[in-house]
Amino acid sequence: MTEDRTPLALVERTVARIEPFDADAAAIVGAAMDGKVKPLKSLGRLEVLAGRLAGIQRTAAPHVDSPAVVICAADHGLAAGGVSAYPQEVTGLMLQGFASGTSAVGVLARQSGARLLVADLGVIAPPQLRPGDHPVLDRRVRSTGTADSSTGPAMTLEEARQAVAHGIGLVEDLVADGVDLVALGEMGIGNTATASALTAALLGREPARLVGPGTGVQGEALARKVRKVEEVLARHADARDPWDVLARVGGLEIAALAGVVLGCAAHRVPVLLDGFITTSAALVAWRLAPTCTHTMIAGHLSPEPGHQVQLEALGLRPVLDLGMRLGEGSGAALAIPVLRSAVAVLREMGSFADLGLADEAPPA
Ligand SMILES: O=C(O)c1ccc[n+]([C@@H]2O[C@H](COP(=O)([O-])O)[C@@H](O)[C@H]2O)c1
Ligand SMILES: Cc1cc2nc[nH]c2cc1C
Repeated sequence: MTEDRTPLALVERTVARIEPFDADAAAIVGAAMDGKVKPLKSLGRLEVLAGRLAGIQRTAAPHVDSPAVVICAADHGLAAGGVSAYPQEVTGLMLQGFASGTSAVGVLARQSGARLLVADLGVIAPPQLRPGDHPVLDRRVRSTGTADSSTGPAMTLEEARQAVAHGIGLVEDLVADGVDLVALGEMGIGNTATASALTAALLGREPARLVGPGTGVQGEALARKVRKVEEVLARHADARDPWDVLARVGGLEIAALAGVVLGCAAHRVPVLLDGFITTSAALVAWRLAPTCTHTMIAGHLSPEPGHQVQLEALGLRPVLDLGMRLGEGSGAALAIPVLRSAVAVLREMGSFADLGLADEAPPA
């Protein structure tokens, strides 16, 4: 029988592949950490993270040998409503920065030994790449970007499914290439407004509690942004299910990132969330496939007020809290060395048993 190759069929096959967290592997790692030459639990959350990686990868020998930062980018019709401190053209300009290796996340990914994968889901003015530039993958679902969700649907259901399927496809290619950890990144002027509306719709929260400055809107502009998000919610208050919410509220890059999360969950690949926008994609993935949350690790805490709300809903505690609100995957990229260090401690550190002492023996 030939395989159904529609986007929805790919999503359904992917969700059906998700296995539970391997609590046995995590427990073996926990016991091994307890036996290391140190006061019990003295490496704190580093020990917990090693166990988390083991449970997600379903092995007592977790690894971070080939990490990748996956950036999905798209424009947002909501930007026309003055919800950002910067013009829409910046989305395309930043794609050029990702391609030339000069962006913040490019620097941080290099520091973390991670490869960078950039996908265009619907950037209105994508850059002309120059010789020597890194590729930007063409996964354009709508060349005009995410439509203005305050005046109509952000995309059709079919477009939403196509974008999610693209995210899954990105992970399948990375896994085939040996990638064993994915950090999420995004780019899209106006997407903190979209992420606020999506989060409010999925969690049933008030926009005023979630909307923040994004790139730096303040005062009356911030009040206007809250009103814009309220308009979006009012227009789509009758959305029926998570797919309907995603399609009507958007955005294209958030849908693709939800697909990346689902793909990672299906392939036992730990996925590091970045800030407010990537975590809104994680919320979508969670509502499409509730068990996928076990594959997520929160890379950092963004000061965007809704981020804490999202992480609490997902039951996640961020690895870092550095006041970073750039996006691009910068916070997630920076958390990679912490995870790699957790694995290195597990692999390389000596144990009390090596010294001929009983496990966990405190000095007399
Ligand atoms: O990750 C975050 O929490 C975050 C917070 C504020 C801004 N951003 C980035 O800034 C852009 C969205 O901001 P805005 O004001 O245009 O909605 C988008 O490109 C994100 O990568 C990201
Ligand atoms: C310059 C700039 C870089 C960004 N990177 C992610 N979001 C961004 C927004 C702006 C404005």
